[in-house]
Amino acid sequence: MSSRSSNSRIACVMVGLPARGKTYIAQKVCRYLQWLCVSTKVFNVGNYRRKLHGAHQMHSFFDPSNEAGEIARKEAAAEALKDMLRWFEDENGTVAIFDATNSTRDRRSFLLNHCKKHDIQVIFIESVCQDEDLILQNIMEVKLSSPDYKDMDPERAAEDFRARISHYKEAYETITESDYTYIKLVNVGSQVVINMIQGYLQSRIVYYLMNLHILPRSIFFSRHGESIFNLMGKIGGDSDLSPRGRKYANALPKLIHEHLGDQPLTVWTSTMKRTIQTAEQLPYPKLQWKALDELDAGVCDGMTYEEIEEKYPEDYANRDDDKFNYRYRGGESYRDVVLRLEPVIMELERQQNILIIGHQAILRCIYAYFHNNPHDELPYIKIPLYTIIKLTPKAYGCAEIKYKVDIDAVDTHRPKPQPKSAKQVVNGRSSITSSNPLTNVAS
Ligand SMILES: O=P(O)(O)OC[C@H]1O[C@@](CO)(OP(=O)(O)O)[C@@H](O)[C@@H]1O
Repeated sequence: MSSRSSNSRIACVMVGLPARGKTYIAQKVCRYLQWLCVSTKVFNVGNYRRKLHGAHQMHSFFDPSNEAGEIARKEAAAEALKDMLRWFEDENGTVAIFDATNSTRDRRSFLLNHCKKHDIQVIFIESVCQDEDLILQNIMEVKLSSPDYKDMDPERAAEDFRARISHYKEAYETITESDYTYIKLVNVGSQVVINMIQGYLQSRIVYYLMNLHILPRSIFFSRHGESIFNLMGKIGGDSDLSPRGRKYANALPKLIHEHLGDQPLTVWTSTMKRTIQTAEQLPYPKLQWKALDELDAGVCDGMTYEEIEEKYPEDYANRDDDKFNYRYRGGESYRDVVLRLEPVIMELERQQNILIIGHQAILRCIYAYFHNNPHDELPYIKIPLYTIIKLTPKAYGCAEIKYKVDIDAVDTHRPKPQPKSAKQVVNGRSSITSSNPLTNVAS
């Protein structure tokens, strides 16, 4: 048994009949925790079953009276468990999500005992859904495109999948094990039962799950209009909009209405003048969030990138080396910003249509949460001025549409510098292409 504190490792074991949104929940929790820099991985037993026993298993394979099927399914679960335990040990994992039906007491106790031996806490996450329309929608949207039913007539596939659910129902035992840690979500969170939750990370996971909903909605992002500081190539500060920035603020209400119609919307801004002025004319309820203020550049606030390079060359190079983790002297890193945005994400999950008028670094962090961008790419995501990004959460991932407004603006995106070997050699001397955003004017 490992000597480390058991507080630090958690296995979230999904529970529920097929088509109850378990994989959706597993993926969301994984994305949320990874975004928060918690090392997290999903182990999907279905994938192990397909690898070990082939993809096209018909419903009889899942019949609890089919002994061979039962053994094969347990084998797949054991294989996934083995990999999960290995991942905790070898890759120093923190949260694993074990995605399978785990619908019998027997299977749950098997998993719990193995995890206990390895000093891993277990939290069972059960999804119960009695809404037949929702189940049908899940079957049609997700299950029929699974590799299990590839190239099969959709009607036959749906019929087979319903027969599979019936088999699971025969053996299904909802969680009532009073000494287990669990959360039971009934009809996508309309009722939540929690039992024996302990520790900070478990509470975060539970709170996150309690806030999820699947009502249709969109999240709109826009950077503020061009600011005076943007125009001067200076970072940070709290300057007003430039005349072109004001033009964008004037154009915004019509543009939003064109793409949203008469649906309700709430507008969130930071507490900085450039976002408040951009939202000024929008006829919707507004909320200012301190947490949405731009990344704090500390002693570099109000400087151009060239001035920073000259005054703090070491810092400048360190930021280029690892932009996600680099913290400005007296200021913040992207990692710090992600952590301060956590309540914003939690609230976004609870809400319906929201428009965020934000800053470059802030919108990169929020965008990366929805699109699961890795941390080293996050600080380089392109969030241009005068572009509305509309994200619509789907069963898996997010659909995205961009609306560009045709107003001139400076381009404040500073691309990832090329590695030293890519330096150009001019007349025997080395030179690097200018990274001054002002030399890069977008039309
Ligand atoms: O992390 P980098 O790429 O420097 O981008 C963040 C910078 O973006 C800027 C513009 O250059 O944001 P903002 O649009 O709010 O003015 C700076 O104020 C901020 O420091």
